[in-house]
Amino acid sequence: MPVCSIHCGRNAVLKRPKTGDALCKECFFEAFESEIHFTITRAKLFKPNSTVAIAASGGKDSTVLAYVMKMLNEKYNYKLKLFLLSIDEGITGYRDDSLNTVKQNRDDYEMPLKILSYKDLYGWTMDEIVAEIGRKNNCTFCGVFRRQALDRGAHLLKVDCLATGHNADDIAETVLMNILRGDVARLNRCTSIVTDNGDGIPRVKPLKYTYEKEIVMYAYFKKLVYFSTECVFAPNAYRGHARMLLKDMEKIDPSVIMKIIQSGETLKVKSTAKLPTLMNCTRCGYISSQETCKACVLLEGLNKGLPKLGIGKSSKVKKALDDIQQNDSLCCSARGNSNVNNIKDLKDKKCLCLGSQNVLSVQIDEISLEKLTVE
Ligand SMILES: Nc1ncnc2c1ncn2[C@@H]1O[C@H](COP(=O)(O)OP(=O)(O)OP(=O)(O)O)[C@@H](O)[C@H]1O
Repeated sequence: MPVCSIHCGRNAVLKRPKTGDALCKECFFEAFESEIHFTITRAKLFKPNSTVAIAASGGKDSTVLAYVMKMLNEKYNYKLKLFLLSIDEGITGYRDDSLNTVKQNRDDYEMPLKILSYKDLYGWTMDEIVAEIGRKNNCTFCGVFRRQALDRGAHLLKVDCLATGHNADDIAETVLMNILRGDVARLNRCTSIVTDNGDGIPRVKPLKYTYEKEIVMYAYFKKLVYFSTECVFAPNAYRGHARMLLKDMEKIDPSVIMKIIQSGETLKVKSTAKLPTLMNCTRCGYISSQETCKACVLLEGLNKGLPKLGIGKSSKVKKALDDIQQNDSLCCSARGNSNVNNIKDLKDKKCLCLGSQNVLSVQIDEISLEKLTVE
């Protein structure tokens, strides 16, 4: 058994994936925690006496984040008030189980927990969305809705900032993905340790420089309770390719993760590159690069029985939304129109309300026009 390379006199029990050092458990904990403390203090992530919501999914990253944040808060007297914030996407056999883990974390770490659900926020669970759209593009819905749901939760809790468990591997993957896609706008900001959606509540990533393998080791040696099952719906395929590429490269040289992050941080986007202008969504007020934000477009598509609406090119979305609005007014005028006597007339007028699950849950062909009351 090799001795710990810190020369503490103990035997090493692991080889640090990030540095290759052979370390004992205690020296690994010390190195792991002080690197996160260093990341937090160097980037001035938290102000004393502020309130922080930890985005908690019950998975390894956010569980370790909650544990380490509590520990560092006490050890270094950050003076933070910590909350847990969870989003229930409504995925049976996945999120329901992982939320039980978060509840366990709430009790273990003595942090108040707020859970918001897609069903309450959007009227749809992910199970229902997948039933509608299939398994191909469901990650788009989930990702867009989650981002907004976390922001809404942070507002509800009135916190000063929101901390997520994104780790070094996640960020290196995102850099790779944005390069492969040629997404200059996202490449420009994906390595930022603090991001601001323009709503005044910044998001921070204290685990930005922490390797995923070390998070797993830390959770294992600390015997932390976390939920380790993959989402039951198809994982985001494109990210999966970037992940595999990164894992293959990491086998050759583990420092590749840090090098990709550093490259992303140092890259400077040409001033002539076209970057989106941020504005407020005309429907919900959320920050967006389009007149209507992605979440509103996706939701409109779901509610109007056009679930693919937000999946394609954004240039086509505006026209589709305008068409829907036009058809909606047709529909409303059709209801007050004496020439419309039956369902067929209404259908002929392309009333899109008829395609909407939420508006009409009854079989439209079986009911008379008088019963078509739409709130
Ligand atoms: N349902 C959720 N509720 C609250 N926060 C979430 C949720 N899903 C993801 N997050 C936050 O976003 C971060 C990155 O999410 P991602 O989907 O990449 O999960 P992950 O890498 O499996 O992380 P974790 O191990 O924490 O689940 C998580 O660490 C967590 O902070």
